[in-house]
Amino acid sequence: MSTLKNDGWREVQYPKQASRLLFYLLVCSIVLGTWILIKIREAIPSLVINLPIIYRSISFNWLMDILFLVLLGYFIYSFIKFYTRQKAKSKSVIANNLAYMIHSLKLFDETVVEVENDGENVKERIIERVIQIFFKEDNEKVYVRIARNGDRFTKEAILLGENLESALGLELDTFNKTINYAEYPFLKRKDERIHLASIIGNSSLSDEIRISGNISYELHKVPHSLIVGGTGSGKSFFILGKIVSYLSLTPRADLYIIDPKKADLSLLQFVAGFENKVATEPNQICRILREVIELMENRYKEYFSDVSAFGKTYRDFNLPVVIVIFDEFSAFMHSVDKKIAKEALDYVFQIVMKGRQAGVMIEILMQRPSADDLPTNIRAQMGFKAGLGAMDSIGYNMIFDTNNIEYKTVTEKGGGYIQIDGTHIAPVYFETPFIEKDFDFIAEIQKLMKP
Ligand SMILES: Nc1ncnc2c1ncn2[C@@H]1O[C@H](COP(=O)(O)OP(=O)(O)OP(=O)(O)O)[C@@H](O)[C@H]1O
Repeated sequence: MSTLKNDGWREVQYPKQASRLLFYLLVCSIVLGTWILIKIREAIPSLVINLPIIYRSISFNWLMDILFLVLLGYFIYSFIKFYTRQKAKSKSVIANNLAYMIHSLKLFDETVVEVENDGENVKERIIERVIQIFFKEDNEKVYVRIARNGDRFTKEAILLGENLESALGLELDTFNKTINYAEYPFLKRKDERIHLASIIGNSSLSDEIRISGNISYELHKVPHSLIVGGTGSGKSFFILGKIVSYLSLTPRADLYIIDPKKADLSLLQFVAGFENKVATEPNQICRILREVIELMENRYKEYFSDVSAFGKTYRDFNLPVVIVIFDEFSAFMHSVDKKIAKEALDYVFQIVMKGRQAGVMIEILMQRPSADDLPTNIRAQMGFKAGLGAMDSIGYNMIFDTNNIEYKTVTEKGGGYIQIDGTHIAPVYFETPFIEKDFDFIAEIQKLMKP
């Protein structure tokens, strides 16, 4: 844990050590100031002797004494005020709250020893060991790390999420543990669910896709997505919302829809602009994937085939992103014959491996995460992963490839966990953009598809 100290981490001091220097400074200033004031006061009687007779008649000495005492009082008051302000400034609120938590939860070991004081034996408590807590903050989060040194706090370190939340008054973003420490990042601003309606029409030249108040990502950095969720978890609402976001981009995204269960998404085939871009049958599905691969290869040939393209991406040529939305991926894999499944998987693999630079992306949706249906080499390329609805930890762990996280029970429609490469170090709870009951997806998509 010593390296933490070199990386902006501050250790919480318990018991708190008063700032002695500041205190000595206060005492010295008061003594010195009082001495100067007394000297001034002593010099005054000899001055007044020379004053006109009228002033001497109203007991000048008595007035000077009062003035002196007021001045002295004001002087001491100002110094104490200055001292308390400096003391408060030198302590962080976070450190104070964490020290208070250590105190109230008794996260320390103490022993009582007998010591001699003025010839008498008195009992004194000595703190032998204290839980080691470090913290640091940036604009968005406060990070708390609790050392796991093999002592009795090692177990406790991973159970403090709720206590930390209430001690800091902040919402826990995620939780992560390693052999050496437990890390708790807290959001300074509570994440808020956004309304889909609020992001429509906010088109800008960026390719940022907003998911919630605190979460967004840029498509060119995170091209491929995986969304997992059981029936009724909010998967369809999430993807329809994302489609609206993709179509609001400038240039507007070029979407291909694969819906083997012929559910809601397949209805997009009736929207102008989606003709031949929606597939429901296995042979159509392979045709669409083949077409997208061809489009990707053509982009490489046209834009990225000589050195002038070095370091460039599709954005430098103002090309629209091409996104394949593949719903019910595992159901498809199980329902078709092995040859077709292998062919489709091969196309998907090519897209995830080569698509980024050319702006060709894939979004895979499935009911249950399964290592067999979605091979690791494809899953590893999915920079955006979301698991919606109530799911057991085995399910979440399969999506996020980790088993160090404690997941809250998801009860909200459209709630779940998300992890975006470059944004999150571990999955965090989130809620998909809220969609009003009367929101008409088809009408909205028709509007966005108008040339
Ligand atoms: N983002 C959201 N905003 C508002 N309501 C939502 C949202 N997500 C889900 N819901 C509510 O939950 C219901 C189920 O969501 P949805 O149809 O998206 O689930 P699903 O996972 O696609 O299920 P299925 O696979 O059975 O279609 C919706 O009908 C809606 O009432």
